[in-house]
Amino acid sequence: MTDVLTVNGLSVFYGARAQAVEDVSFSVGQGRVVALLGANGAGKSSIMKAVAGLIPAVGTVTLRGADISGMPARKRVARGVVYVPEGRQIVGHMTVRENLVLGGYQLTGPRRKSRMEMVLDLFPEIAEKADRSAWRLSGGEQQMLAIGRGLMAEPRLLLLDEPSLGLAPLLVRRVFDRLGAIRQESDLSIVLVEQNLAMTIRLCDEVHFLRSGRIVGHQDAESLRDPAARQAAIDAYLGASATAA
Ligand SMILES: Nc1ncnc2c1ncn2[C@@H]1O[C@H](COP(=O)(O)OP(=O)(O)OP(=O)(O)O)[C@@H](O)[C@H]1O
Repeated sequence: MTDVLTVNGLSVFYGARAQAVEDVSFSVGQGRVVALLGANGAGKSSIMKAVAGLIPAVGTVTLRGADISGMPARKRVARGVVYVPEGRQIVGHMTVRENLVLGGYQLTGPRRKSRMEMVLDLFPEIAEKADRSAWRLSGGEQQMLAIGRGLMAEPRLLLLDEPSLGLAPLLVRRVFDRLGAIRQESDLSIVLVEQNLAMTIRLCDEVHFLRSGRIVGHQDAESLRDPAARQAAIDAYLGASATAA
């Protein structure tokens, strides 16, 4: 299996003494979904930002065998590394369609148009509201727009930071179902950061557990589908803040 992403010995520092990520290594195969799970402050977002080239890091990041460690973020986007940040960060005063155009800014007109059709087909909830200001969308719709904007950039590796954050359980399920459809239809590789273990294992193939900036466990998602195994992983790796539900 071809590895789309290989992260080797990644460390992130905020200032001289604050180390957020320590010697993290993992890989993501073609069409695979790999989750990074951990409590608040475990270092998940820092890893995603470092892979996207948004913050400096020590270690190597390899994309399809090419070392992109020193590459600026915009060049990584051009190679298909697309980060969908935590908290949506859509442009509220622009319409849904305009937000999507922003995501596909590097595409030529016809490609952007067909990509937008694909995204709006995938998320009919926002297609109905394409000419409405983004701030008027519900939280779940805003999350769909944020993911849709990421998909506009024709990602080969999608870095999804807590898509369930702040959403009601029904909406979380809807967003994850859509992500499941995307992965079935395309050969997209995804790194998913989450705290919601139950939803995560519906979608992903492998889970890395993080604590205090380090990977402390790695399991196949299949092995976590059994509720007792899931609870055991939570007890071992995530602690009291997480639930198995
Ligand atoms: N810009 C920053 N400056 C200084 N410290 C930071 C900065 N960003 C993150 N940190 C620290 O780095 C550590 C890891 O943070 P990070 O956001 O990567 O964790 P996380 O697992 O994504 O957390 P959460 O689930 O709460 O988003 C935390 O201790 C955090 O306080």
